[in-house]
Amino acid sequence: MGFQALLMVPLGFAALCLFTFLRTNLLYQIAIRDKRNEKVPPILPHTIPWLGHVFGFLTPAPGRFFRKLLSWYSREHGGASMKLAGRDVRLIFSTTAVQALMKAKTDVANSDTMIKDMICKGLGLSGQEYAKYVGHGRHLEHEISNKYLLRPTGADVLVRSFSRFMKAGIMEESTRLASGAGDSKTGEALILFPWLRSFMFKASATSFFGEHLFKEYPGLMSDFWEFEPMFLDLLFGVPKFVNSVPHTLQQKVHRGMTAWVEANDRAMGDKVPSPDAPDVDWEPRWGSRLVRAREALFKSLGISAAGRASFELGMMFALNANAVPASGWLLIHILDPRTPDILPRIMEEIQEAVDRRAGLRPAHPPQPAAAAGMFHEVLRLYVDVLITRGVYQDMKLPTEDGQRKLLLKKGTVAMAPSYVNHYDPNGYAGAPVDEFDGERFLVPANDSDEAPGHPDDEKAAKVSRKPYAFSLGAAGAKMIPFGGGRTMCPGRVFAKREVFTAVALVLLNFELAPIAGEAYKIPPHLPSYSGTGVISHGGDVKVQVKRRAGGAQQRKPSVVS
Ligand code: HEM
Repeated sequence: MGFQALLMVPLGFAALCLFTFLRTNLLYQIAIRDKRNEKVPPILPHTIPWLGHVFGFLTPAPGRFFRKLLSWYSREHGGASMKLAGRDVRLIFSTTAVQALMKAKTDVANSDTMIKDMICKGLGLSGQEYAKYVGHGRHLEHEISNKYLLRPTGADVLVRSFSRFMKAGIMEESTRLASGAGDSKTGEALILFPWLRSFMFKASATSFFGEHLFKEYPGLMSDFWEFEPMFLDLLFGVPKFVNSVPHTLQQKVHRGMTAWVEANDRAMGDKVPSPDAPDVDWEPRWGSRLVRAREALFKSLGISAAGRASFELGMMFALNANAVPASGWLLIHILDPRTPDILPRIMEEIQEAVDRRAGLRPAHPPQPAAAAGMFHEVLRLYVDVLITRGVYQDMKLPTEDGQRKLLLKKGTVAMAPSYVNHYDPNGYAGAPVDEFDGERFLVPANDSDEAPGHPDDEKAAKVSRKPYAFSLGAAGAKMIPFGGGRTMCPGRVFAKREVFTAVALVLLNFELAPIAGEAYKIPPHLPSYSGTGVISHGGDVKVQVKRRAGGAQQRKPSVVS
């Protein structure tokens, strides 16, 4: 009898799954045949009640869920609905609908719940502390980000500081290489990404948070990169009994960041220096104007040291988890021996930037086309974000055909996966969309793209003769690496300049070349859940690194910024 009762459990579950499968397939067929112009995106069939598509969606392989889905489900529907652990999630594919979603008014759809999950589940902020911040505090934080990070004046100051600390790191590395590491002719064989990361992370973190961060928390860099790939486990609520590592690492990094906040408070008598102090773009304790303004805000909201550590850890993620791997991918593709004309083009643009700073060229040139094209191709291919909005009022999203609209009901979650638009096979010129094409966003230059060079300046005239210019063209609307609308990434201006500065400084100071006799393979994606941001390298490239004769260590400071 006991055995029979026990048998009933799996049998009952199997019957429930069969029922769910049949029911959701039937509803799906009805939804697909529904010819109304305004309708909820069809609910995709699934088998497991409540959990729905959780297992498929939580596959640690970027893009795989959407690739599989779009192998049988037409993107012409504009979107689809899925069940994710009891939540009704509307996936938005149509480019027009994605743009409309991101532009929706805050009271109709916003990202507050996603931000709450990130800070609380991902970064350890308590619900009570979040309550002090949500609403007014969040609005003020946006104002601070706009002023000290997004606006050109704010971004300029941050890029200058970053450049200064990056150069210091490069100097150290140059000295190390000069002191006999590797063969003086060929240089040292190094694994590219961890090598770049070691000084880029330190430079960006010091420029934002001040130099005491690494004094109070010396293990930050290694702990951060161990924790970073586990962040989504916490965000998606993977329980401790399934995998305790992300939870342990979160506590460790959070403890270290809290120790830094407390040490700064003690040293500064609980005061934060003014973010607007003239001539103090950076100071050793709280670093940048941006972080000083944020700290003053969080203190004024009565947020504890532990709470402030969670917020700053969030900024640390925003700062490093995307821009550092993006710089790595960019370098990897610049050095790819299968496209030998790319490196000289990029070097030429870097030299132009150096000359401009030295006053040898016009101050306002067109943007460096080859570098911009490569950077946007890196964003297209390697950014995997889920632009997520909670829907608080019923809304209708227009689609391309001008007739059909996607209905989103209050209480649902809308998600625009960048993968679907970034990998649209009909969306881009150039090589197939799953390949890297550094020239995808280069178009023939026309007269209006020409640099306003001084007629006597031969080098400036050379710029204007370039046969190509950078343009996203019609694909611009499909490119959503930074999200959109009111909460569009406020770090986007800084990020691009940070990546350009890092790559330029590395190439100016070191000669990097593939290892002779070894295959140069572009690494695969690091296995990770959808929504990881810039996908990390799931492998690496080994390169020969040598000091470049006449690098920045022999130049005046601020060569490139
Ligand atoms: C390649 C680099 C980067 C990518 C791909 C990226 C992408 C994104 C995306 C997709 C969002 C969400 C936007 C939305 O919901 O519409 C976001 C938000 C954010 N990003 Fe970035 N980001 C990058 C670099 C940075 C950097 C360097 C910083 C800071 C220095 C930064 C700071 C932020 C902040 C503070 C937010 C949250 C805005 C809010 O409060 O809602 N990001 N980023």
